[in-house]
Amino acid sequence: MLEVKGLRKVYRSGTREVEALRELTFTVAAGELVCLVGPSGCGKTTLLRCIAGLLEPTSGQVEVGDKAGLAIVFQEYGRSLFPWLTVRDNVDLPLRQKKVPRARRRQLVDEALTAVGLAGTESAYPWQLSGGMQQRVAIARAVAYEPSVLLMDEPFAAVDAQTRADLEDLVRSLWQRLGVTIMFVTHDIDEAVYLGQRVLMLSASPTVIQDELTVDLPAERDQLHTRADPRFTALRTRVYEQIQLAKVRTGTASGAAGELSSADR
Ligand SMILES: Nc1ncnc2c1ncn2[C@@H]1O[C@H](COP(=O)(O)OP(=O)(O)OP(=O)(O)O)[C@@H](O)[C@H]1O
Repeated sequence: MLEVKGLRKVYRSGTREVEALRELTFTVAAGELVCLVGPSGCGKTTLLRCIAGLLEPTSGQVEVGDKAGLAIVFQEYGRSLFPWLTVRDNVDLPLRQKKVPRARRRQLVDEALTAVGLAGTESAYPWQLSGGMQQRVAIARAVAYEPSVLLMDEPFAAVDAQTRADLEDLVRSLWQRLGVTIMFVTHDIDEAVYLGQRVLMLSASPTVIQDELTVDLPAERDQLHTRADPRFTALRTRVYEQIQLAKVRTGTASGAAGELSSADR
């Protein structure tokens, strides 16, 4: 389970202050798959970094149970894999750091690579693989770690549409099989509705939760039928409208988004 309470983040550099997150409060239940969607620059990455403990919040709290049980898949697979390590060693590295015994490590790596459809590529180097395959390696690395919470930061933004659809289905099947809690951040409304059990919509920066939606689509989803379902269309329309509203609100506000005037401080 993941709990975020009153999270606020203000970036300070010199005399300039940017309030990226104003007040975020939400809970992701154990085993839930929640998508976060919001306009560009709304603070999605800031939020994930605060949750992962990579960034200190200005105020508020994040509770993830065991921080060691957290894994992240980033957007830029090219930068998250080590080019000088083979696929096996890339997936194995966090397990070594976690001091998992050798035989168990071997088993976890094999299982994870099989689960993402990459059995047989163990001795290849990341740069010998396509972008979609590299992102599968990054997912395998996260899965092999056996996290209780998996954070995914726009993980499919850099792959082509067909690969993206395959990877979305891969995430849903891994989630159903492993029972892991997933927080999936995306700017793609259709992706959020297709993947999530719930969608949290973020406002533009300074960010609050603008709206929340339960995705009451059947648990068994497939790219063809789910996306053609009238309910899917209704849900995506609702998310789209909220995101548009978020943009309009910012457009009418004075000053740049999130920029604090002295009166606000
Ligand atoms: N290190 C920093 N110093 C100052 N301001 C920052 C810093 N990092 C982010 N910001 C600002 O905080 C706000 C949120 O940025 P963030 O990268 O978290 O948004 P995002 O939703 O992930 O963006 P995108 O959708 O474009 O990837 C933006 O206004 C950004 O300019």
